[in-house]
Amino acid sequence: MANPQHPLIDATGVNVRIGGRQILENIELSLSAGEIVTVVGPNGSGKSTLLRALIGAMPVSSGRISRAPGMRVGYVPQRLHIDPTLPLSVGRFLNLPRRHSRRTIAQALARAGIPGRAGAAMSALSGGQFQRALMARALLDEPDLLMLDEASQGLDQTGTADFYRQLEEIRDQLGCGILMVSHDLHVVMRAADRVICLNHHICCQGHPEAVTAAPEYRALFGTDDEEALAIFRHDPHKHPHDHERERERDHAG
Ligand SMILES: Nc1ncnc2c1ncn2[C@@H]1O[C@H](COP(=O)(O)OP(=O)(O)OP(=O)(O)O)[C@@H](O)[C@H]1O
Repeated sequence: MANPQHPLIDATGVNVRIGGRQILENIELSLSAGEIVTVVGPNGSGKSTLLRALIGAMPVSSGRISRAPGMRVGYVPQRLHIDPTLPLSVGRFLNLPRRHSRRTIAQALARAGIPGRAGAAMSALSGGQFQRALMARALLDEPDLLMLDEASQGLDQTGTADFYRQLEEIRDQLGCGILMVSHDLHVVMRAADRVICLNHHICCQGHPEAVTAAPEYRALFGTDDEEALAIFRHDPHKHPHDHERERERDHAG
């Protein structure tokens, strides 16, 4: 069990290079128990790499990452493909690869907001319920740190808002730290204690209101949330810097 007095993760001067390309540059960040921290940034800006580096799943080229001794990490992926013809119940899914007691499974499902669904077929779950089953799996070992990589992708606005509310409840119940990558800027700005704006380096970080007002954030996401959301919703592969340049060109021409 991590000591609540000390940060769960503390990164200093972290650089990650992959195949000669600098993916993360001079990352300085720390995350404590009870905090909800969200990483936002354009596609390809290194968000997933950052999560992987922080938990030690990606080697760093230089810098230092310290992790609380004995820290338990729960990870909720973006999505998981399960063959729909596979007769797999939620309970059996949660027992892979390791068996858990019925009580532990029931508790994880309740915490994830789908109480009593152990007997349901995975293929019969709605998108929102499926993501909650993934969340329940990450909660089985009562993690000190819960990491989510765009775990609410594909959910509608209400589903997304519900998903984030559930996260706040989990944080309150378990006292865990939560670190997530998200493109749901509207909701993130309401739900996170701290936002980290990443574009290979940390452009800015702080309280959501301070970050949305920062020129570095506005350069990446536009001057208002609607514009920022439009970038992601309409053309997720377009780099916002290019979007900026296009707008300047349009105005010039
Ligand atoms: N294992 C790897 N091998 C080679 N390149 C990698 C590897 N992991 C990440 N990259 C590269 O690093 C860059 C950042 O990728 P990453 O997935 O961290 O970005 P991201 O911000 O999470 O992107 P997205 O929003 O599209 O999910 C990309 O150019 C990617 O191709």
